[in-house]
This record gives sequence, C-alpha cells and structure tokens, in this order.
Amino acid sequence: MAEKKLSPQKGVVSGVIEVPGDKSISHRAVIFGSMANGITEVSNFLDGEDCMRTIDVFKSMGVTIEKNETNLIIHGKGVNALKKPSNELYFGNSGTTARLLLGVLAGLPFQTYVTGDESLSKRPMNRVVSPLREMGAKIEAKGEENVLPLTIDQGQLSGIQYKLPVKSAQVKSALLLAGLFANNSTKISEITPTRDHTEHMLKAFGADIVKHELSTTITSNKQLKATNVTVPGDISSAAFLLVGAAIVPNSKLSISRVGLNETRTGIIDVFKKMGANIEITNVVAINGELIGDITISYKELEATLIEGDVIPRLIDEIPIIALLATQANGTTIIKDSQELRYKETDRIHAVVDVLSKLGASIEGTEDGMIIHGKTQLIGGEVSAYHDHRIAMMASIASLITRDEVILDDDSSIDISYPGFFQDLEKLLG
Ligand SMILES: O=C(O)C1=C[C@@H](OP(=O)(O)O)[C@@H](O)[C@H](O)C1
Ligand SMILES: C=C(OP(=O)(O)O)C(=O)O
Repeated sequence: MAEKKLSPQKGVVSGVIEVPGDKSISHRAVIFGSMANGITEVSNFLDGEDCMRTIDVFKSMGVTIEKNETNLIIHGKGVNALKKPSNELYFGNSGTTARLLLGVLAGLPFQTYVTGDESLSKRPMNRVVSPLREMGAKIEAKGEENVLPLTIDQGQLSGIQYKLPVKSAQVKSALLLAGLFANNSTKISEITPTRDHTEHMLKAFGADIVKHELSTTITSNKQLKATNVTVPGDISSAAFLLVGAAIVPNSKLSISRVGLNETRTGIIDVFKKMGANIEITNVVAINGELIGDITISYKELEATLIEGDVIPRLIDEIPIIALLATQANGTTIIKDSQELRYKETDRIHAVVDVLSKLGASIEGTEDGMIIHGKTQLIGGEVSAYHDHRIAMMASIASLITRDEVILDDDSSIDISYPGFFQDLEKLLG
C-alpha cells in the first residue's frame, strides 16, 4: 500500500505528450506472437502489470520473450511447441489475460490450473466457460462454480455458432481464439459492436477470418504466421489527461499517436456532445488500427446523455467521464452500463463513493449514474478500491479540488499506466 497525498490546483495542463501503449493490443500481440511461427517484434508495448501477466503465462509454456531498448521480441514456434507449464498459471488482476487465455488453454493438449488475485477471483468466468464447454472444452472450477481458480483439461473443440449475450470483447476474443483449435468453423455474433482488436490481429497473423456486419467467422488454423505489431497509445490512458485539460481553465493539450479505432473512441463522441474544443489530426492506419493526434483545450461544457451502443466504446472511460460530468452544466445521465459492476471493482459503487466524498452531486443507478454539475469539488480522503481507473480518476480530480485529495493506495496505477504521475507532472505549468 502506498498512500498518495495530492495537493490541490496545480495549474494548467499544457503541452504535447505520448501515452503508453494500448493495453488491449499489447495483450493480443503477446498472445498471437506466442502462438505464431516466427519472430514478432512489438513496438510501443505497454510495460504494465497486466500485460506482464500475459507474458509470464507464455514464458511458463516455453516461449522465449525478451526486450531490447525499444521493442518486445517474441520467438514463436507455433501452438504445437507450447509446453505444459510446471506450475499454476497466475493471471493477477487481469480480466483480459484470464478470458482470452481460457480460449487458448481450452485448445491445448495438456492440463493447466489457473488462478488470479482477490479481485479477479470474484469476476465472472461463466460468460467464457459456458460457451467454451459448448465447444467441447473441459473446464472445472476448483472451488465456487464459474470463478477462478479453474482446471482446464485437454478437450477436442468443435466450432459453434454463438450469439454473445454480454457486450464483451473479452468473451468474443476467447471464442475466436478457441475457434483456431476447433475442427470446423466458429461464428460469433454480437448485438452491439465491441472492440475488434482481436479480429484485426487475427487477419494480420494470417488467420482465415471473415467479418459480416455484426458476425465474425473463423476457420480452424493452428498455423499463424509472425508479423510485427505497432501498438498505438492507449486512448483509455489518454482519457485521464484529456479530461484534466478539459476541466482546468486555460489548459491546452495534444496527445500524439493515440489509437483511434472506432470501437474505442466513444469518449471523443462524448467530448463533442458536451461542446468541448477537441480536434483529431494526422490519422493513419497500421494493420487496420487507426492512430492519430488528439488536441483539446478548456471550454465550458454542457451535460449530456450517455447510453446504448456508445457504452462498449467507452466502457473503461466511464469513471473519468463521471468526473468530467461534475464540471459540465446540467445533469449528465449514464445508462446501460451494468458491466461496470464486474470490473476490477464495482465501478458504479466506487465512482459514486469517491466523487461524493470529494463533494460531487452524484447518484448511482442500477445500470449507471446521474451527475449534477457544475460543482466545486472539495477534496478529502478516498479509497482507490485497488482499481487503477479509480486511482487515476481521483488523482485528476485533485487538479480542481479546493483542498488536498488523499488516496489510500496509488499502486494499482501500474496495471495500465506506469509513469502516470511523471507524465502529469510534465504537463502541469
Ligand atoms: O478485450 C479487452 O481487451 C477488454 C475488453 C473490455 O472488457 P469486457 O470484454 O469485459 O467488456 C474492457 O473493459 C477491458 O479493459 C479490456
Ligand atoms: C477492466 C479492465 O481490464 P481487465 O478486464 O483486463 O482487468 C480495465 O483495464 O479497465
């Protein structure tokens, strides 16, 4: 535990910066690079704790993964070369590692035993385990049904046609990965588009994948071919700094080389709906992923309604959007976000608790929250709930509080944004 005292009102947020690599794409680069034949070089890989858990899993299955000054180098020898690990596989705090790896481990010809930390051990795994069992996977809970720890035995997978009941890219990705091991094709359909990095990367690594509207079909194929991956800056990390600039008068901030995949840019739509001064420039596509620069400057904002199809496009940004809404004129309503209750912590409860303690006018609802702005935040002692996104939200709040913010523990920030406080320091006047 590392308590953090954040002094209030440290001045304007201004400058040009890059944020660390995208967490979702970094995980996937390690997974695909480790399953492929050949060397995969990953530039701008996120050195966050969650991605380290994915690296450790493949190292324990015999893959050589090393770093040079700039890149992560993965020496893939194909899925047939993966070896039975000698110990349990530990997924730490990472939901993405857990869900995606279950899809891979279900197809491997040896037994594995998988565990996670206290938070991950409470998060639902049935959303992945149940369709994987339909495919023929042999997965058993060690204790309580449908949560970690789990044992995965060798099973013969068959393709399925599956309509996702939850709006989850992790579930979709797990099933597409399992589809690589199945003896016929697998078709996954969604009701609402979720992040599609897995689909882009499957294509880049040579898998046989066809996308038609909201359905994706994958044909079994264990022979992925290595390719280099450029990881864009993480828009979910950029979100904290962008909100910092949007709420501190006279700020102006540019973030370069940020991922702008349409399935991730819901926060930009929200900024625009609130009337923010925001501009996107220099957009290029690399392996199907858009990358560009975002510039924002301070402006009075108006409240808005956030609901429906935009939610999966900004699901991880809702804590910081809630802070933004405390500074917009009027009532912002966030709906359709029940999924927040199944993250590192119940994020509806945590956001409402932290922002209320800091002086905001906010209520939780079953599937979201209602925020009345604009309020002068006061400051005070708050818990980060061991959740990186809550810790960074409270830290950004201190830029506008009247008094100090005391955070019980800032160590979770290393999950997705090591160097967060150094970057923030650089931008403060
Ligand atoms: O696929 C991914 O990389 C992720 C998908 C989302 O989770 P769900 O699939 O549970 O919505 C998101 O919240 C998580 O941070 C990363
Ligand atoms: C929910 C998150 O990640 P994960 O599901 O991988 O733990 C997150 O990064 O906000």
